[in-house]
Amino acid sequence: MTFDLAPLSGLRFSKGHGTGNDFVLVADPDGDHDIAPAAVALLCDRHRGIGGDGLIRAVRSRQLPEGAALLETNSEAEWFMDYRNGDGSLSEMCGNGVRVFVHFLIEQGLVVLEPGGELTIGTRGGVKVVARTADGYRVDMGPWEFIFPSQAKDRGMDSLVKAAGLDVDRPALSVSMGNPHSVVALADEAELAGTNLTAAPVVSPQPPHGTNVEFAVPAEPLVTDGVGHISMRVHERGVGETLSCGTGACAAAVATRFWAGDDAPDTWQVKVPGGVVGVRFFPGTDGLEHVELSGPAVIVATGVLD
Ligand SMILES: N[C@@H](CCC[C@H](N)C(=O)O)C(=O)O
Repeated sequence: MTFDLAPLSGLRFSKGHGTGNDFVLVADPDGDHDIAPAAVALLCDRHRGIGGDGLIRAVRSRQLPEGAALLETNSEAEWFMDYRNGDGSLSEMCGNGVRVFVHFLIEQGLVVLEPGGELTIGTRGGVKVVARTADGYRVDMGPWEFIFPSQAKDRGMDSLVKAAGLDVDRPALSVSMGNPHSVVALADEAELAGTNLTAAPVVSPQPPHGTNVEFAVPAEPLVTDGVGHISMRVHERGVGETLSCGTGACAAAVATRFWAGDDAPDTWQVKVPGGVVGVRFFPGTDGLEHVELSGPAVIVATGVLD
């Protein structure tokens, strides 16, 4: 890839991750650096760049049209998470990224947030409230939705997924967490380990804007002490296989709970290759069922672009 990063020379960056889902982060409070998709791809390149599953730019909401629109209904969303996938494409939301984003704002001294405190931020998936906990962050990810509502209601499945390493095409359920997901249930850990995610699984029909694909194995027993357990691997739209996906974990919990029926719990733990994240369902003040995501956020390095 040939792309001139000279215009970004001198820009400070941090490198962070949430359960191994890693990001390049830059603070651009006044919106001076609208980083082009090719530059994002180069910065996220693990061999020629800094390396990351995505890039997150911290910009004041009022500096972006999407952010300014959010401020009209929620004046508290001072900061906007401008998230890009590693290939430079936009996504509406990133669940691990949102925790790392808030941690980055704190470490940069751009906000003050003590454990127990909450911060409202803007994203392309709407306004999100992030709470700092003793060991990480808890995010109200908003309501979940079926992407193909009528089909999901009838059969609990709405598409077929073909992936290398799986003998036959598998049924999937498509769930929106602001961004699209197709969740496939596998029988056991051996099947999960044998699934080859070096190439993008083929989903048919595919949600209109592409999809992230989660392969989920419900634990045996599914529920222990009132908490549901799932193991999951993910192939992310615009990235490839990642060690974790926060919105994907939420979607996997939505689908598994739907398949499990009325007695399924509201609290879930989702094990991903990079760690464990928590998912909880609760009634939102808007009358819709919301999903809460919890997990760690780590900044590992800071530097300056040459
Ligand atoms: N890893 C993220 C999701 C990032 C966006 C995704 N690749 C998409 O295109 O929707 C997460 O933690 O949610």
